This record gives sequence, structure tokens and C-alpha cells, in this order.
Amino acid sequence: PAMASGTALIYDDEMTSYKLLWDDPECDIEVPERLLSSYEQLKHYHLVERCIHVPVREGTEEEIMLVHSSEYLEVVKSTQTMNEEELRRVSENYDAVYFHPNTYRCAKLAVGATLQLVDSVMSGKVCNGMALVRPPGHHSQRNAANGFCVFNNVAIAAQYAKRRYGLQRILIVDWDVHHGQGIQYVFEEDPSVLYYSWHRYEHQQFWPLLRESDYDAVGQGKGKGFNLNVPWNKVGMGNSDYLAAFFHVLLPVAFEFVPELILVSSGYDSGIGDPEGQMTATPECFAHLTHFLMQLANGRVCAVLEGGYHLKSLSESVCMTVKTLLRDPLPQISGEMAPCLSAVESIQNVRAAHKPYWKCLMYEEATPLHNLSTKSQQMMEAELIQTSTHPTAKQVVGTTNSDEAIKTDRFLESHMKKILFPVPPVKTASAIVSKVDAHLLPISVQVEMEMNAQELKTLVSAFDAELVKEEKALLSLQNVLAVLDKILKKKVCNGIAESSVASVSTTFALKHCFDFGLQRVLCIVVGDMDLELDLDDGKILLMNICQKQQTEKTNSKYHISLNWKEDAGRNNFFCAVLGFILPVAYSYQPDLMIIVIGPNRSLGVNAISLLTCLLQGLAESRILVVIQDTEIKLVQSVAKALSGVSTPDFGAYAPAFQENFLEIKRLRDQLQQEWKMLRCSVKDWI
Ligand SMILES: CC(O)(O)NCCCCNCCCN
Ligand SMILES: [Zn+2]
Repeated sequence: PAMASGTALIYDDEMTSYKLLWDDPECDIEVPERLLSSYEQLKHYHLVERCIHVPVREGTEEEIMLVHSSEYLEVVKSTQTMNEEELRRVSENYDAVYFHPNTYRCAKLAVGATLQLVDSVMSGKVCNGMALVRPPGHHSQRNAANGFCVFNNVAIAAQYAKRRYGLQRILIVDWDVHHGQGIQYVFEEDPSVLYYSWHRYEHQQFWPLLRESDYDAVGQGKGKGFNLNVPWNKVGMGNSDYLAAFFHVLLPVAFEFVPELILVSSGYDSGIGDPEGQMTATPECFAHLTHFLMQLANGRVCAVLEGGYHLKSLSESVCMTVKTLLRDPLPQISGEMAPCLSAVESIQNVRAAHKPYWKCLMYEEATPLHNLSTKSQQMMEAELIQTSTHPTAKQVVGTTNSDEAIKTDRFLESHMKKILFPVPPVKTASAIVSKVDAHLLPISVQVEMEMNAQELKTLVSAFDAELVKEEKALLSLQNVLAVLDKILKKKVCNGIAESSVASVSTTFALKHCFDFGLQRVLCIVVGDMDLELDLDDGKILLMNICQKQQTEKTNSKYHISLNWKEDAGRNNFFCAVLGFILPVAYSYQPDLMIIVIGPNRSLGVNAISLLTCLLQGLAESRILVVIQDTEIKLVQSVAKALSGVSTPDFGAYAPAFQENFLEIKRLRDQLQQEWKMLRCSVKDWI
């Protein structure tokens, strides 16, 4: 199904018209400037004008009572006419909350803004969007304000979407650094709303200090399995920890759940420099998280602001989110791609706790490690003291005192210049597919004119030209090199080329990459193909997804054979992509990716398109797809995936066969020391 296009931005500065009127160190970080600096930064990057502006409205009392009681609503309404003394008294009835005469109005606008976003997406007016709101919502409950939250914007939105659009499967992803217990309470018995949250927990020592925030809170009654908590028991969690939690927990379950709408409790206090979170994830991490969610629900993603208290970190992360929603290519993720021991322990525990509820986890280790042996505890302490995912984390992990915060400002200033600058503005895929008429491809795909003969001669003469004798081979080599050249020169982001001699073309293409100065090229070959490549120096990581047992080739760090049998229609390739290929690819951090579709491929069109979509987070989305035997369906589907025109319909989830899972586990055990993003259990660590 064709996907809608366009990104909504919902913001009204009236939501900055309330603030803390007295001294309260618990609440003084929740300031109006949070919205102002985020919106200013969006303007600074010219993102506001690229979005579709949707006006806010007030949430109605009926909508608010989808989650809250009328009594609570009356209490909040009554604060409008209170003086400071009365406001303080009401505020003291709740945990970490303050009221202001304008709070009620702003809280209704926050609800209304969220529902406007849901309507814009569900009506197809836009594909996705962001609502910049305050007060936040994910802590508030039926009868209580909590943690700066008054009305639970995202929970109301989920109930609203169920009723108004008859949705049966809504995914809520809460990447705020605090546990959105308010959302958990509303939906813990509801199998139609899957709630996923990570949060700073420190074994129940961090606010809101709840036993039910731990990984074993899996949901109640019919809702069992539909509540996923990933507790972080240490601070300093960073990009690799968050990505690992996506690869090994959220994404496999989310693809199995097949959501119809994604709501994001988009809090940025999980980012670097935030005084509450004390984590180290850098702004571009949120681009990658957003990108993965956009591959679900046909791209219907509604991001709703929750927390985020370091103004610079918050603003940059908001911009990274919106830029990705607009389908800009993603900046390369920074930092060492190795989740820490504590993160892997949490990931393993939540996977074990959910083993009974999800097919993608059915072959998991049964026992969650409630407490590691003392030896591994000591290792964990040691490991976390000497390393951190970011060497800069030590300097900039958020603390409240201002000079630390200023240090974060400086770090972010230089960091954003590095990652923002090189992203190519052009996003269209360029294709040279002689047998396929251009009009069959998405409009965003330019069909390149062939490279001119002279240019090609010089290029081909650089290699041993006797390989390319007949005219046909020369033409297809020309196709591949012409498209690759445009990608290397950043004239386009990605491309497709048809080649009758895919293996020779790929060898030439790789050589051209290295002549161009690239350091690492991920080459994924689907089907049977013999590439004579030098794989010892790490400049190529070759992953061969094929049917036949590769007897002679043992898996080495840079040459991985994944034997995969995709039977017709059952698209069970998810666990291979999510649990294996992506973690390895992110560990490798390629400068460019080449996907080669050879003869008798063992993957269906959907699986290949899924792979193409999900890999776009890497190498600034620079992907070259070389297709040997051109099937129009395959070319169209891949072209759509590359140009972001649509997320291919991955069909109903079908769990992989046991031998497929066991193949993944075998490879993971074999390679997780080399490619550390594969880690999802601590047992082999010790
Ligand atoms: C939206 C949000 O999740 O960012 N709210 C965070 C509230 C933090 C409250 N801290 C209380 C500290 C008690 N010592
Ligand atoms: Zn928070």
C-alpha cells in the first residue's frame, strides 16, 4: 500500500505560558525554554518550513476522561483560579508536580496537539509527525498528576485511536529515561496496546522507585506479554546499549506484533548531558531509533515530547528525530559499538521474561539471571569503571552544576558539526535498469544516463580488462560503476544497477570504492555467487545469505555465510536481519553497503526490501544494490525501499523455523566477541 508523505509538526508557544512559581529543586528543571529552544533549533536547521504545520486544539473533557477520572479533571480545572498558596497545596498532593494558573489550559493543549497529530497521520494527511508539547504525560495516572505530568497525552492518544479508528494493535515506545508507569497502568491488561519502555532504574533506587518498573512486569491477565520494561541498572548507557535493546528486544517483538500505529513517548532526558538521566547517547542515536520505528505500521509514527532537561541536548535530539521523520539520510552513529555488561544483563532478563509470549523469543534461554554470580558482578563493576561507551561520557555525563552543563554544550557543538555536515542533501536513488522502463519505478528514482564511453574506458582500463570481453558485460559493468560513482560523489544517496555479470561488477565496484578512499564496505550477497575477494584486511565484510551449506568456507570475522531457507510467503527473515545482520553491520560501521542479488536467491522480495530498508541507518544511507536477473517486482520493491517511498508490506509475521533460530544462535556465539552488538546474553561473557 502506498504510504502517505509529509511530516507534521505540531507546536504552539502558548504551551510555554506556565512555569514554577516557587522554589522546588525537584521541579525547577521543567521550564518553558524546553519548547522554545527546541523550536528555535528546528528553525535553525530549516526543518520547520519542511514540515506540514498542523494547529493545536484543546483536548475535550470527554477525551481527557478516556484515561482520567472526572474528579481528577475537576481538581486540575480548579487550579486555574487558585493563588500561589493554593497552587502549592494542590501540588503537594502529588509526587514531583507543580501547578500554575495556566497549567490546565496548557495540559488541554498538550492533549489536543497529540490528538491532532494522530488525526493527521490516520487520515493520511501526513505520514508521520512530532508534537512538541508540555506538560509531558507518561507519568500521570487516572487520579493523579506525577513527575511534571498532568494529563497522559500518549495514553489518551492510544485510547482515542482505538475508539475513533478501530485500531487493534498500537505500539507505544517510551524512550524517555524515566519509566512511564502511568501508561503501563492504563494498558497492562490490554493486549491491543504494546508498551515498551526503558528507564534508569538502578535496582529500584531511581525515581519513581517502583518494583513494577522492573523487567518482570510483563503485563497482567490478557495483557501478559504486552508490557516490556528494560531497566538500566547503571548510568552512562549510550548509543550501543540503546541500539542493542532495539535489535534484541523491541524490534523482533514489534515486527511480530505488526502494529497499525506507533506512538512515541519521546523523552530526551535519555540523551547525553541530561541531569536526570546521566546517560551518554548522542543526538544522532534518536535518528536511528526513529528510523527503525518508521519501518513499522507503514511508517505511521507519532512522536510526542515527554522529558528532556538539558536544553542543547534536548534541542539537537528533537532535530535529529524530525530530520529522520522527513526521510533525510541518517548520520553515522558515533561511539564504540559495544553494549556494556549491565545493559546486556537487562536485555537478557527482559528477553527471558517474555519468552513465553513471543515466538521470536521461544528459543531463548529460559532463566533470567536475577543476580549474576559474584564473579560477574565484580567483572561488571570493573568493566564499567574502566570503560564507558563514550570516552567523553566521563566529562559530559549530566550533572546539575552548570559548568558540567556548559561542557556538554561545547561537546555537542563540535559533535553536531561532525555528524551533520557530511549528510548528502540528495535522497533519490538512481537506477540503471535497462530492461525495466523508468516509469515502472517510483518517481523519486532517476534513471541515469550511462557513463560516457571514455570515462568508462579509463575506469575499466584501471582493472584487468580481459575479464570483460563481450559487449553485454561491458554495458552492465558500466551500469554498476556509473551508479556507484554518483553515490561516492554524494550526488545521490543510493542506487540500483542491473548487471548480467553481478560478481565481476561487484569486484570492480569494490575496487572503485577503495580507489575512492573508502575504508570499510559491507557486501551482502543474496543467493549463490562466488566472489574472489581479499577478505583479510577488514576493508570488506562479506555476508553471504545462501541456501546451500557452505562446506569449504568456515566463518571468519570478515566472511560470514548465513544459510537461510525462506519458504514461499513465510517471511521469517526478521530474526536474521534484526538479531544478526543489523548488529553485525552496526558493529562494523561501513562507509558504504553493496547488496548483490544473485541467481537462485533464497530470499523473497519482501525480505530483500526489509533488509534494504533497515540497513539505511548505516553509511549515511549509502547503498548500492546490484541485481543480476532483473525481475520487475524485485526492482520496484527495492527502488521503493531505497527512495523511502514506502515500507514494503512485510506480510504476516511467520516465526523462523527452529533450525533458523539455532543457526543465528550458533553464529552469534561464534562471532559475538568480534561483533559486540551481537551480545544479548551475559553467559558467554564470564
Ligand atoms: C516527563 C519526565 O519523565 O521527564 N518526568 C520526570 C520527572 C522526574 C521527577 N524527579 C523526582 C526526583 C525525586 N527525588
Ligand atoms: Zn523523563
